[in-house]
Amino acid sequence: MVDSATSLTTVWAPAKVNLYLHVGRPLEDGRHPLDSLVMFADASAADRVSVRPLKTVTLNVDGPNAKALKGEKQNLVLQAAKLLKDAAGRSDLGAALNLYKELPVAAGIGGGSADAAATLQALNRYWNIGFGDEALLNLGAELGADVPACLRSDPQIMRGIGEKLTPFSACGLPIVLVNPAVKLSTADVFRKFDELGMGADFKEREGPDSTGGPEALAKALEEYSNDLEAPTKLLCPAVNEVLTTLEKTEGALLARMSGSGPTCFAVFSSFEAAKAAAYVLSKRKKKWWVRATLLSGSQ
Ligand SMILES: C[C@](O)(CO)[C@H](O)COP(=O)(O)OP(=O)(O)OC[C@H]1O[C@@H](n2ccc(N)nc2=O)[C@H](O)[C@@H]1O
Ligand SMILES: Nc1ncnc2c1ncn2[C@@H]1O[C@H](COP(=O)(O)OP(=O)(O)OP(=O)(O)O)[C@@H](O)[C@H]1O
Repeated sequence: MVDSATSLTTVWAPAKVNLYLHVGRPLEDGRHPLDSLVMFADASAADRVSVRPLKTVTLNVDGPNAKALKGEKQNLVLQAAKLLKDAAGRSDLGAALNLYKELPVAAGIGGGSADAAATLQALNRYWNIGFGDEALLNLGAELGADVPACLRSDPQIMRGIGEKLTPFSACGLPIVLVNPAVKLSTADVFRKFDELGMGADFKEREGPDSTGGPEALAKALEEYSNDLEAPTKLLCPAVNEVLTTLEKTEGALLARMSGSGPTCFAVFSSFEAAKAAAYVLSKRKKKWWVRATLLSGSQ
């Protein structure tokens, strides 16, 4: 979106949610084959990247979770800006970037990847570089396994190490996201997964039947899992409490962890039901980050 009065370019960077996540044994480079259904939140669970004119590239971070990035030497927003400039061969370009950090950091909902994707899109437009979708997807893959999926931001089955994307037809899905205010490194979770010797029975599966509404999809998702839940629970026992609480929440159809955690989610039959549940949870658990959001369906 471009505000014509201030010429401010802003791009939303919504949370990524893994509805299921199957993981195989590590490949030679240490990364893991994945099979996952990912969907993206609406503006109620999203960061924002904004661009203003400036001669050099600078970054300011504000918003409720800005503190978690204090001292971060390699903010993915700046990494994305540099990669785009280099790829375009335009060392002369500048921009004052602002990241509004709403999403918890190191949380399993791809906040950094979403920010990188939003930066590539905002600056490609702002600097008139004119890279097409394919070029941006290739650049995104250099920044992180989740960045290509974030660039597309519609429901997708993610395979390979995260780069093989297939559009998935799904309805909008009302959920509540809960993070217990604990940071967890994705690399540590995969390391624990390997220590436990998991992943031997990995195989890519057909996606769930998604022809019905939220209730039917939640039911179909019961047959799928997040294979990282076991290693994450060992590293971050708070996930047990989050999942138990979500399972007991009125109206919750399914409770599960997203990505490498520790953020978990519950699916509801309507956005109103999700909002009511989020209200009750945020009153009871003041330290938790709780958001009701509607995962976007297919266009
Ligand atoms: C697990 C997921 O959350 C599922 O959506 C993501 O694929 C992780 O995506 P991401 O955070 O963008 O991942 P990266 O920043 O590329 O990698 C973080 C860490 O996870 C490991 N990693 C990542 C993806 C993958 N398929 N196998 C891995 O073992 C990487 O080796 C690295 O140690
Ligand atoms: N803009 C950013 N937002 C969040 N983290 C960032 C950012 N830039 C760099 N990072 C670094 O990336 C690490 C991973 O952050 P992120 O919030 O993307 O994790 P995540 O939610 O677990 O992602 P995923 O689900 O893709 O594994 C952080 O610990 C931080 O050091």
